[in-house]
Amino acid sequence: MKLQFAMDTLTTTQALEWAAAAAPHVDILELGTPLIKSEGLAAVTAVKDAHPDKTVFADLKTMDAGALEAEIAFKAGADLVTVLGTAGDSTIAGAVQAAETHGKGVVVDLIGVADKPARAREVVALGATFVEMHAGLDEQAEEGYSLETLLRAGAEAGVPFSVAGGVKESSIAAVQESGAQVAVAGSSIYSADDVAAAAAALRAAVV
Ligand SMILES: O=C(CO)[C@H](O)[C@H](O)COP(=O)(O)O
Repeated sequence: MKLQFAMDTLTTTQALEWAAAAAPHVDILELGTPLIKSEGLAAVTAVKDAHPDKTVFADLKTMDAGALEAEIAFKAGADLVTVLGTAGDSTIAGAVQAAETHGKGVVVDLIGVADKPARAREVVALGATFVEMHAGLDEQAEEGYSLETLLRAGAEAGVPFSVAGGVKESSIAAVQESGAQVAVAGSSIYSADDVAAAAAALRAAVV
């Protein structure tokens, strides 16, 4: 299982610092949506230039203009971009078309989708590389939130998936057992006193 580090910060400087610390232990470096909104796609270029050997994931959360938004992110250095599963099929297909042109990939984020397994199968049929079983930061803060629901949805979907929603050292083994291809961890790494050690601990918890 691959490990993805979601860098939810507002500055490229902070992202580059975190990326340098975590890179030896992770496979995918994600630029969180707030970072891209704050700094623009120049942040994607900066991270890719610093880590050309890593998969760089631009969490665009595109809802419209799929081809255009994917295109500009790929040109900036992204290897994977996200489109929302709640977007129309033509938006997802447009992003997939841009990915094929550039030899890159599209991840469909199922945040806010009620029937995640069904939508997962639809978007993979449209050409998504994998789907993200995702509970966002707001949903995680709601009473009764449980990662288990995401893991069940992933296992039920029967297509390649990642899991994001407060993944941490105590839960990452369950993510792997669910059959996920990628575990996404943000705050459990960047909120740690020692970012490198937190990333290494997550890596050590999975194979
Ligand atoms: O995309 C996101 C929020 O929309 C986060 O990057 C994702 O949820 C991972 O972060 P965390 O591990 O802190 O939940």
